[in-house]
Amino acid sequence: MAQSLGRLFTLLSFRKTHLSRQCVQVLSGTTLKRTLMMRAVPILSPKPRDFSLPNPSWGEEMMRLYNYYSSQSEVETEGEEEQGSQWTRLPSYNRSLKYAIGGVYLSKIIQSKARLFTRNIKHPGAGFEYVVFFTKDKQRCVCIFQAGHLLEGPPGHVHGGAIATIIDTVTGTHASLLCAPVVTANLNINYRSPIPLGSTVLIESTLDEQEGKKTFISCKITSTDGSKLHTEATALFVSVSVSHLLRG
Ligand SMILES: CCCCCCCC/C=C\CCCCCCCC(=O)SCCNC(=O)CCNC(=O)[C@H](O)C(C)(C)COP(=O)(O)OP(=O)(O)OC[C@H]1O[C@@H](n2cnc3c(N)ncnc32)[C@H](O)[C@@H]1OP(=O)(O)O
Repeated sequence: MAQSLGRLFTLLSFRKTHLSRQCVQVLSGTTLKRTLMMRAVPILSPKPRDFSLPNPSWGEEMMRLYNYYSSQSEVETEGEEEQGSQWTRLPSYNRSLKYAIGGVYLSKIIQSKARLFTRNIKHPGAGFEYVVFFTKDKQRCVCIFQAGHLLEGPPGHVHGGAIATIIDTVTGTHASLLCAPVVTANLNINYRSPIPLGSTVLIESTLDEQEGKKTFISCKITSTDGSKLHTEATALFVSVSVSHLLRG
């Protein structure tokens, strides 16, 4: 666990430095300059809520899989041959910019009221409950997703737009791990069978190809035992500059 957090902090501090520099170049207003010059941007807020940790709304299957992948990420390999995939859990916050760049002051200016769409529903279990793990080589991600009652589309089943959202989130997170910042340029989805509301499903994301600014990722959603295919998707992410993101 400590190792995982260490890796994440390294990742986030790299992004913080990299993105902060770009953001400062983009937002060259005097107020911002003064704020940043007068006070160093803090590393990370002391205790932001990590939404990818278990909460009481997580059902038995969600917990079982969470424990399974967590145990895989705690395998001790020092001095040994690596055995199979090792997974690292990715923390998840409701203010992605704030925690990605560690910029409390910057994020206040840019997105004072903004919250990450999928982490926006306060009542635990009502919306998107999910946790993403990724492999060491970042070729694969797996997401355990439990769909809450506010995501209803067809009676008793998950809304297609909510499914698209979680696919965009998982593949987008995967692409961001490889080359942030990125935006979704294209998302193709085939809905093969409905996802029952309240159920837990597995979302597997695989890097297909990276070509210049383009990252191609494919993704499938299955039942947790893999016997039922719910959804298949392919996505294209394009690397952009921070100024592209901020200007819209
Ligand atoms: C501050 C960041 C911090 C990150 C921290 C991460 C931590 C994780 C935290 C939280 C995870 C949450 C994860 C959520 C993820 C959600 C992601 C979204 O939903 S993004 C919103 C929806 N997407 C848009 O709004 C895009 C809008 N579109 C655009 O901005 C442009 O169209 C863009 C950038 C996609 C392309 O712009 P152009 O066409 O000017 O760029 P050109 O450089 O010409 O294209 C590059 C290549 O891509 C191809 N391309 C572009 N669009 C394509 C398309 N639709 N289909 C196929 N190819 C396309 C082009 O043909 C070109 O290919 P050739 O290099 O010539 O081979």
